[in-house]
Parts: sequence; C-alpha cells; structure tokens
Amino acid sequence: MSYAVKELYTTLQGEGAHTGRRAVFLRFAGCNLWTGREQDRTEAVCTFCDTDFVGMDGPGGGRFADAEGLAAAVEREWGHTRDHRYVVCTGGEPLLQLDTALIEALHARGFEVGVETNGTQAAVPGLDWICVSPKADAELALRQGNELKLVYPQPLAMPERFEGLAFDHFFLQPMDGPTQAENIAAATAYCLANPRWRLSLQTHKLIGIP
Ligand SMILES: C[S@@+](CC[C@H](N)C(=O)[O-])C[C@H]1O[C@@H](n2cnc3c(N)ncnc32)[C@H](O)[C@@H]1O
Ligand SMILES: Nc1nc2[nH]cc(C(=O)O)c2c(=O)[nH]1
Ligand code: SF4
Ligand SMILES: [Mg+2]
Repeated sequence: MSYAVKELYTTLQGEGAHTGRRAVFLRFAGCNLWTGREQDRTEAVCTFCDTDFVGMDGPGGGRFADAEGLAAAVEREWGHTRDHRYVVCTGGEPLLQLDTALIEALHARGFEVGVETNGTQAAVPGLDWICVSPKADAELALRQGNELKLVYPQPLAMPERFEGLAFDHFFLQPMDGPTQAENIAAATAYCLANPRWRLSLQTHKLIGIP
C-alpha cells in the first residue's frame, strides 16, 4: 500500500524513556481523533493536540508508493552510520498506516522501530518500542507496551485508570497550552506523591528543536 507522510526529519527524541536519543521522526498524515483543522478542534475527540499532521507538505513529506521507497527515504535521512539506527513512527496516528511490510523494510536497513500511538488501534507485530498515549474520550484498544505516556491532566483520564495495565514505564506529560505552567506543577506534585509515575517534559520544545 502507499503511505501519506507529513514530514520526515532527524532530531532527538524529546519525550519518555528514550529522551535524548537520536531518531528519524516519520510523521504520518491524518488522525482518527481530530481532522487537524482548527475549526473542528473543540468538537474533536482529542482537543489538545500540539501537532500539524495535515497534508504531505512538510520537510521530507510526500506520498510514498511502497514500503521499500519509504524505508529508503528513512535511511537516507539517517545518513550512513550503521549503529543505533532508530526511527519513531508518529503522526497523526501512525497505526492507521504502519504495516508489516514497512516494519520489515526498516528492520532490513538496521533500524529499531518505535511508535507513538493514541492506543485506539491494535499494534502491528514486530515493533521494537510501543508508546501509548491514551485520550480521555477514546477507547483504549492497545493495553500493553513499553511505555504509557499520559498527557496530564485529563479529568476523564486520570492516572489511576491506567496503572494496572501491562507497561514497563508510566509517564505523565504536562499538557502544553495556555495552562502549561499549572499542568507542570500538577504533574510534578502527582509524581512526587505516586512514585510509579515519572515526569516526561517535552525537552525538544525546551531546547528549540523539532
Ligand atoms: C502528536 S501525538 C502523535 C501520536 C499519536 N497520535 C498520539 O496521540 O500518541 C505525539 C505525542 O504528543 C502528545 N501530545 C499531543 N499534544 C500535546 C500537548 N498539548 N501537550 C503535551 N503532549 C501532547 C501525545 O499525547 C503523544 O504522546
Ligand atoms: N523531538 C521530538 N520528540 C518527540 N517525541 C514524540 C513526538 C511526537 O510528536 O510524536 C515528538 C516530536 O514532535 N519531537
Ligand atoms: S490522537 Fe495524537 S495526533 Fe491525534 S489529535 Fe490527539 S495528539 Fe494529535
Ligand atoms: Mg510532537
């Protein structure tokens, strides 16, 4: 199948357990919880999104006809070094498009493959790192993985709802937006009181990289 890609770029993973790790970000276009249009935001299932995932017009973006072509573009973006290759599939919602053919083509080029997902879709087999970020009004289909990264606070998705699930790491990530300062304080207080949860700051925003 073909893939609609918003952008493809190299950066440091800014969030969660792999914070600071060099990665190619493969941002798929489209999401099932918001159209991406500002006029639809208040009516969306997910209302706080910080990302433009509409269209294929970003750096390195476009329509890729097949898995080989997209994996080759990821490899070109990474550069020639063979070690520690890591690609983070995000979006939009990557599990609407990511499939076995693409994971195999990326593995064949020596990449570990991570995903950032809202958890509403089943995962494709073969992923090396699964980060699920549940959204209050969306049913969670993907209930196990490597890290659960909850944007905080979401009144209908408080941490207690998730801490029994089968994840290795539990992160609270303060919601960016007009109340960010309060959200950082609240997330900090929660982690101090509940040591199972760690704080995930969006470090790429702090240092001004994408
Ligand atoms: C843009 S989403 C794309 C992947 C997938 N759709 C998801 O929601 O997990 C990437 C990450 O950013 C987080 N995120 C989105 N908007 C945010 C905000 N305003 N503040 C903090 N984190 C946010 C998401 O929860 C998710 O963990
Ligand atoms: N540097 C950086 N790290 C990230 N981790 C998750 C991100 C995402 O948008 O999925 C993200 C992002 O947009 N940039
Ligand atoms: S589910 Fe992810 S990509 Fe979709 S609107 Fe929410 S944060 Fe944005
Ligand atoms: Mg982001």
